[in-house]
Amino acid sequence: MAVKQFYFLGEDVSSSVAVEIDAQSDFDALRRTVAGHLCVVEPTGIDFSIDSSPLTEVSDILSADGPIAVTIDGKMVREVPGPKGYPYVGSYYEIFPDHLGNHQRLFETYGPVIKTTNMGSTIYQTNDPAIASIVFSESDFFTKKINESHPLWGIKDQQAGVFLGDTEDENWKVTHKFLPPAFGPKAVRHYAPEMQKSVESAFKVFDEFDERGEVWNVYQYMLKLGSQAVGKLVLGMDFDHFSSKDAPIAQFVRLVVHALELNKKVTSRGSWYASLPFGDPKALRATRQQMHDLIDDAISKVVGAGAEDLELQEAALKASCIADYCMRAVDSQGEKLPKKNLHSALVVATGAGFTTTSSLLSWLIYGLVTYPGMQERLLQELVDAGIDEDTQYDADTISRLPFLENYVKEMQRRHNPSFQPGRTAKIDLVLPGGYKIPEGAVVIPALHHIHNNPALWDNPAKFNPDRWNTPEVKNRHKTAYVPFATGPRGCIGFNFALMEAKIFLPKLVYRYKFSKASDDAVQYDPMFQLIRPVNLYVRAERRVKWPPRSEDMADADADA
Ligand code: HEM
Repeated sequence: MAVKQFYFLGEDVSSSVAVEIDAQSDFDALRRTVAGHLCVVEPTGIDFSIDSSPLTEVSDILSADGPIAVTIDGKMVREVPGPKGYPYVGSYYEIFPDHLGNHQRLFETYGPVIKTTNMGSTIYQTNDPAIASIVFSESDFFTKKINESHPLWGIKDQQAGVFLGDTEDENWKVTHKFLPPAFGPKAVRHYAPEMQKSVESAFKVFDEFDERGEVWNVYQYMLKLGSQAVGKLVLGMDFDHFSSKDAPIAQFVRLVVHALELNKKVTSRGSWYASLPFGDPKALRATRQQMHDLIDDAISKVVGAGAEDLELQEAALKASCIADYCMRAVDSQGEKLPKKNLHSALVVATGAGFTTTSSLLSWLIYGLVTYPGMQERLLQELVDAGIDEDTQYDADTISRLPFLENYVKEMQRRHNPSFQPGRTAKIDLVLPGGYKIPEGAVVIPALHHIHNNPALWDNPAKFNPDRWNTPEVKNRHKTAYVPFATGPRGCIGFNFALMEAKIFLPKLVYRYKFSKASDDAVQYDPMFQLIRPVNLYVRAERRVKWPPRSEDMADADADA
């Protein structure tokens, strides 16, 4: 064993760290040993030099006389770049209101990892899939720990475990054992008929709008529809959103939406703001309490309370809704989801379920009225697959609709509702590219910017569902497309969301012809936890005619 001194090129030599080197090890093993001592996340990027001369063999290192300089991916280790900002407000006015456009500009200016400080809260973001992949893995380097700089700080709830709790907290482990089986592919399939009923229940209202020749706000009605479905399937509750076109949005839904608006305001202003005893922070605390009171009432009405207990997988297939599942599912040790977690976990699953899906559904309709030819291609595919008003959708029906699949994928690339899943550095560390990240820093794989990164996607601003058939996209980096995040804290509801979108959209397209009601540019809401279009109005006209099947058209052409 020999002891050698290593330091990051560009830093003072006095910062050198002594590392024992095994003379028998190969070069990669040596890099791993040095990486461990210097907290470099990806050892393969390490290069060594002394007085600018590269050291490329173990023997070079052993014979080096003096401290050895380390670079990462050919670069000096350095602070993450970003705009300098102004006193007190930091980069706030450089980011808001158009945070998507402005972050895109910052990535173009500063590169794949950027740092911004808003009113005292510092955030790191990346649009690089390799770095995102590291950040998403729960590891010695990163974990989901919601601290003052984290975007979910204002609504943190350890008892909920999922979404709003820290991975290293016991509550996440227990809720994450119980909830995912209820969202597995088979479990979700048994909810398909109920999903179909939800969208069909909305037809009465959309028909009425059509009969009156009126336009409607897409997000408002997709919020009603998305929450109607999630309310039924998660809580067994009928929010009664489509009894008439003016039916009010259920109080629980309004509270969740309000809490997300307040949280985005509170967390975009720095941690000091969250603890104010008045204004938005106070309103946020009161809103959360009201949500919990309402859920208590809903749970007390779910049948599961008195029904037979079942093993996790069986419960997932037999439960009437997720709340029913949560009360009946028993793990291999005979344990149930503890009561203290049940209420918070269900509030979160409901909120996470409808806020996201209603935004996605809104963008899916936006695409119909914005991107030429999409509506016609979707409709033609339905006709060609023999689908009509009476079709009962199931997983098999959906598998016969490849264009729908590509359309939904492309929408989640170009207009994904979620954009800021944050993870926290467990120690001071160095990322690929040489970026220094301090312990406790929140790093966000910026989903919108990964999905629209020109280094990964050909002409990313172009909405093009056909790109999903190209080898280039099929062979992409595994983290270049992560609409539901990835890793242990990724979305557990993705099967549910996709099944819902792939039932709702074709049902709507088959029945209505959508057109945009005004020429106004569609805006997203910058002060919301998710990306949703706020001012999109459409006219949905009941179809009276459908195109012939492509096959029949081809035969007719051949005959002519
Ligand atoms: C378009 C629809 C959806 C999108 C884009 C989406 C996106 C995401 C993302 C990005 C995360 C990670 C959050 C983070 O790391 O901070 C997440 C987590 C989660 N999602 Fe979804 N989601 C969707 C639908 C749903 C649905 C329908 C449900 C349930 C009904 C659901 C339940 C959850 C839960 C419980 C978590 C937390 C998992 C954990 O903490 O371990 N999501 N989702």
